[in-house]
Amino acid sequence: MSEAKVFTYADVASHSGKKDLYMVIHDKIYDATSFVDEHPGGEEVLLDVGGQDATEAFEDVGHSDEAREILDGLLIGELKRVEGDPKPRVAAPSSSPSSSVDGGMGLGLYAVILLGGAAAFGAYKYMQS
Ligand code: HEM
Repeated sequence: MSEAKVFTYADVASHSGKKDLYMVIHDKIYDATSFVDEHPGGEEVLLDVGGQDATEAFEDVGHSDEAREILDGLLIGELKRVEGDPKPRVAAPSSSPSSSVDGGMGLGLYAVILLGGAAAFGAYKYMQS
């Protein structure tokens, strides 16, 4: 495989059309252009997240291992976050089909995500000073 290329969020955001479709999943960049027409979940959902962080959308669906293998094949690089970038998308509670039994766990997860975000922000500020 060729060397992983590094993209900023802004680079990815400029590839959001059907004929030129990048997305971020778990801080890796995927070129979904060739896959749009083949996606079993339809092209619309992919176009929706084109040029954006699709981590949550992808994970919400509970994609199979096969889907993850396809994803591997679309990998073109890694995301380099710079200040001012949107944070990785965090659960806007969506109509997920599995009614989750949400005791404690959900809150803990939010706390971890929030703390992680705060730590990252702090690190940026620290590095700037
Ligand atoms: C490039 C990234 C993606 C790849 C490679 C991919 C691949 C696949 C594959 C192979 C399936 C068939 C079921 C399975 O194997 O799990 C599938 C189903 C599905 N995908 Fe994706 N997917 C991607 C991104 C997304 C995104 C961002 C969404 C946003 C919501 C999405 C929504 C769905 C839905 C709703 C289904 C279910 C379709 C059905 O069963 O009728 N996918 N995807």
